[in-house]
Amino acid sequence: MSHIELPSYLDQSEAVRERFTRLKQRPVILEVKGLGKDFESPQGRVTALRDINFKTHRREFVCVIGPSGCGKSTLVRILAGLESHSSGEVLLDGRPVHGPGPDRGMVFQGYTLFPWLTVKQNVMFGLKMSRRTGMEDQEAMQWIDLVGLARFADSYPHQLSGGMKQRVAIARALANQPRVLLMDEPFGALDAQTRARMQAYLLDIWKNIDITIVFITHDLDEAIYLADRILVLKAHPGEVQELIEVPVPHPRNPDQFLSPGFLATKARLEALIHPPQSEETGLSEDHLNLVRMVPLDDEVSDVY
Ligand SMILES: Nc1ncnc2c1ncn2[C@@H]1O[C@H](COP(=O)(O)OP(=O)(O)OP(=O)(O)O)[C@@H](O)[C@H]1O
Repeated sequence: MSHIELPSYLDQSEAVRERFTRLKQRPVILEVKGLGKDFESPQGRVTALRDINFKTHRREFVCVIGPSGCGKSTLVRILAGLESHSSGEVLLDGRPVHGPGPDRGMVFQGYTLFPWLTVKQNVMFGLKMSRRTGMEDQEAMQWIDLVGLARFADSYPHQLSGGMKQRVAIARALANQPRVLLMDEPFGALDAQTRARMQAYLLDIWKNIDITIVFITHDLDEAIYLADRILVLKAHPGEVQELIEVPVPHPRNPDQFLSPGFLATKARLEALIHPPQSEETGLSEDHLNLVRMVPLDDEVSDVY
């Protein structure tokens, strides 16, 4: 079988290298220093996160990826101020984070719109919460327009598709004009086509406003397509494995999914997240220990 020779994921074109140089000269918006989180559970102490360190620069797009249970959701909840941490600190614009605040917008996987409010009212609700009173309809409409839903401003959530609901959730989060947008698998519940469209929308939105994004995902392609850098975590305990600079140039487009830089990055993520089978057992850690639940003489046994 012939193999395609891929470049190293560390190889960067001149343009990509220059982009990273400029990006790292921008101010640091969010800094995570020595962050740790332990949970006490009936089974004992669980170290969900250990010594996590990273910085995001202004208008940077960082994706966080890792196997199930590596602490992605715990990390984003701590960044949002919804969960306390056990050690280390989170600094936003150099100030410690000690709870939720309008400087951080959140978009979750589940649809979190108020079903009894229209699209416009949902967007305005966020603004009222952040005490930006006196907000005009017009301002809400600008955010709704940004996510391409002007025609649906007076619709209720049940009248919208899944993708449209997530666009409203993004508009609502952005209307507060946060410094950072925290997104926890926001497109995880969408079908593949809608998900691809939402990724393109998000990149368009990000290009047009001054926002730094931390985006949690399980999906390797999604992470490479969206991110400037990808923070790769490992599980038990959740620790940083690597912070990868994505060598795929901007502007991003779906044709790049098969480019050598994209495939090389994907191969690296695969190796980090789904390591080869263990040498001792020949089985990967998540091998299922299947127990036979049907009698041996079951009439369909012979077809397997
Ligand atoms: N409230 C809690 N009490 C006890 N343990 C918890 C709690 N929340 C999370 N954990 C544990 O912390 C670890 C990290 O969980 P977390 O949900 O952050 O991981 P994740 O990477 O988001 O997982 P997934 O990708 O499956 O959603 C897991 O081992 C989990 O069991």
